[in-house]
Amino acid sequence: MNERSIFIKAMLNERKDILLSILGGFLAGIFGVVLFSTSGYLISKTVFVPPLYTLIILTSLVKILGLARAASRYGERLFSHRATFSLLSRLRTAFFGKLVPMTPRILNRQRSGDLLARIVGDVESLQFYFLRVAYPPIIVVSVFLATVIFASFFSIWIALLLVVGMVITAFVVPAIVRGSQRKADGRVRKQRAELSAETTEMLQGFIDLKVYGRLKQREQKLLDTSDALTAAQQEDALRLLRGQSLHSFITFFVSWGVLVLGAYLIVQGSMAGVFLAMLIMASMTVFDESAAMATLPAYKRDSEFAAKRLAETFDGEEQEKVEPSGMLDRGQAISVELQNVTFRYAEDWRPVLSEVSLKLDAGSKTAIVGPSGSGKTSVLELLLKLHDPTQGQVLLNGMSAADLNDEDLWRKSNVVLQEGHFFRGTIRENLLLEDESRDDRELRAMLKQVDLPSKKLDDLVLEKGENLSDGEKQRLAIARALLKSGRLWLLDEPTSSLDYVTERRVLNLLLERSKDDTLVMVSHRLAGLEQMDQIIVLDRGTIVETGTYDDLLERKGYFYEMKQLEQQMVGEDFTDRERESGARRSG
Ligand SMILES: Nc1ncnc2c1ncn2[C@@H]1O[C@H](COP(=O)(O)OP(=O)(O)OP(=O)(O)O)[C@@H](O)[C@H]1O
Repeated sequence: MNERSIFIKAMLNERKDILLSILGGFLAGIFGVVLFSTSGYLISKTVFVPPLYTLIILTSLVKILGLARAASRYGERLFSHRATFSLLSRLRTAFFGKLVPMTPRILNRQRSGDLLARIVGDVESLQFYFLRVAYPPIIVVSVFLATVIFASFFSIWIALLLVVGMVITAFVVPAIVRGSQRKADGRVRKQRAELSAETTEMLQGFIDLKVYGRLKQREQKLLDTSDALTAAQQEDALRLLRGQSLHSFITFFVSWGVLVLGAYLIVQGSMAGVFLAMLIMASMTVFDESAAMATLPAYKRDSEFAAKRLAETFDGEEQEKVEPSGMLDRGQAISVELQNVTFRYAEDWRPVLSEVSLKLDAGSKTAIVGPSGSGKTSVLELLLKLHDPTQGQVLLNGMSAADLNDEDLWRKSNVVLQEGHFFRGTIRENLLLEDESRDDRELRAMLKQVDLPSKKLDDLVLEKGENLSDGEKQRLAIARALLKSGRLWLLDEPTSSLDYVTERRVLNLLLERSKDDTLVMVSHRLAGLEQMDQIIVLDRGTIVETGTYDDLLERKGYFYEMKQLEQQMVGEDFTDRERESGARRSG
C-alpha cells in the first residue's frame, strides 16, 4: 500500500471531523461575505436616511453575522486541526508499522540521519495534504459559487466578473506558481535530509574526527550544507511570496473592475446605486477566501515529494509483508540447520557465505571460528532472520525460518551481539529490556554473577553506554541475555573484551546456564572451546573444517594453525597443552 492510499484511508477514518470542518469553513466564508456585504449596504442605505428600524435591523444583522462567522471559524479550526492531528498519528503508526520489520535491511541502505529526516519531516509534511491541499479548493469553490449566485441577483455582469476573478485566482495563479516551483522540486526536503545525515554522522564520529584532525573540514561541510538549505528555503519563501502578491494584485484588480463596472451599470440605469458598496465588499471578502489557493501548489508538491520519499524508503521491500505465524516450542531446545545457504548483501556482487551447510542438534554447543570477515556474524544474523538467505534455507526445529514469526524467534533467543546497544537510563532499565517483572534482588545477583558487583542498579548509563568500559558493556549485555529464558543462545564474541580469567568464568557461566539449550558462539579466541560439542571453521564464506576441539587439533589443519598462532601470541607453551590434550584423548 503506498503512502497516498494510506493517507486516503486515514482521511476516510476521519471523515466526520473532515465534513464538520468543511461545513464550518463554508459557513464562515458565507457569513464573512454576507457580513461585509451587509456593512456595505448599511453604509449606502444610511445616505438615504431610512426609517430607524431598518438601521436597527441591519446593524443587528451585522453583529449576529460577526458572531456567527467567528463561531463557524472556530468550529472549522477545531475540527480541521483535530482531523489533521489524528491523520498525522495514523500516518506515523502506519509508517512505523512498515518500518519496524524491515529496519535491519533499511539501515544497511540508508544513512541514519536521512532515515530520521524521513521519519520526522516527511511524515509530518503529509499532514498538510488535507489542511492546505485537499481542503481549500472545496471551500473556495463552494463559497465563490454562493457569492456569484448572490451577485447575479443584482447584476449578471458583476457575477460574470467574479467568475473570471475566481478562475484566475483559483486556477491560473496556482498554475503559474506550480510552473516556477517545478525547477526546485523537493530541494528543501533533500537539503534538510542531507543536513540531518551530516549532523548525525558528525555527532557519532566526533571523537574520531577530532583525533584524525578532520573536524574542521567536516564542520565546513556541515556549514555548506546548512547554507544550501537556507538558500533553498529562501527561494521557496520567495516563490510563495510571489504567488501571494500575484493573488493580491488580481484580487484588487477584480474589485476595481467591480467598482468601474458597477458605476457604469448605475449610470446606464440597470443597477441601483445602493448596491454598489455591497458588491465591492462582497468581492473583496470572497477573494480573501481564495488566498490559500496561491500556496496550494507549494504544499501539494511538498507533500507529494514527501510521499515519494517515504515510498522509496521501502523500495524493493515487500510492501505488505504478511507476518509468518510459525512458533518455536518453548519447552524444547532448538535444532539448527543451514542447507546450502548462500548469502549476499543486496548491493554486493560477492557472496558473504557460499553454499554453507551445517547441522546443530538441539541442546548442542557450537563455536564458529575463522578470520575476520569470514562470515561468522552473518551466520548468526541469518539465524536471527535479520537477513534472508539468497539461496538455500535455514531451518529451526525442522521449520523453515521463513515461516517463523520474527518476534517469537527473537523472544525465544538469548542474543549477545558484538556491539550491544545501551540506552540512556539506569543499569536496571538496561537490564530489564525484556522482562519488567524481575526484582532487584535477582538483578543484583545477576550483576554479581557476571562479575559486575560494584555496579548499582540505579547507576546512570549514558547514551550508547558511553560511561561504561567495553568489558563492562559486554558483561551487562551477557547479564541481559542471561535474564531471558530463550532456548537458543546466539553469542557473537561475547567475551572478546574481557581478561582471560573473567572470560573463563563468564564462559563457564554461559555454558552452565545453557546446558539444556542450543548454543552457537562466534569467537575469535580459541581458549575455552574444548567444552564445545562442535567447532566450525569458516574462511571466506565457506566451511573449511568441522569437528570437536580435539579432532581439529589432531587433524593439524586450519584450526591447528590458528591455535598455534594464538598460543604464540599469548606466549603459552602450546606443545605442552597439545601433549596434555593427547594424554586426555588416549586416557
Ligand atoms: N551490512 C553489510 N553490507 C555489506 N557487506 C557487509 C555488511 N556487513 C558485513 N558485510 C561484509 O560481509 C563479510 C562478512 O562479514 P561478517 O561480519 O559476517 O564477518 P565476521 O567473520 O563476523 O567478521 P569479524 O570477525 O570481523 O566480526 C565481510 O566481508 C563484510 O565486509
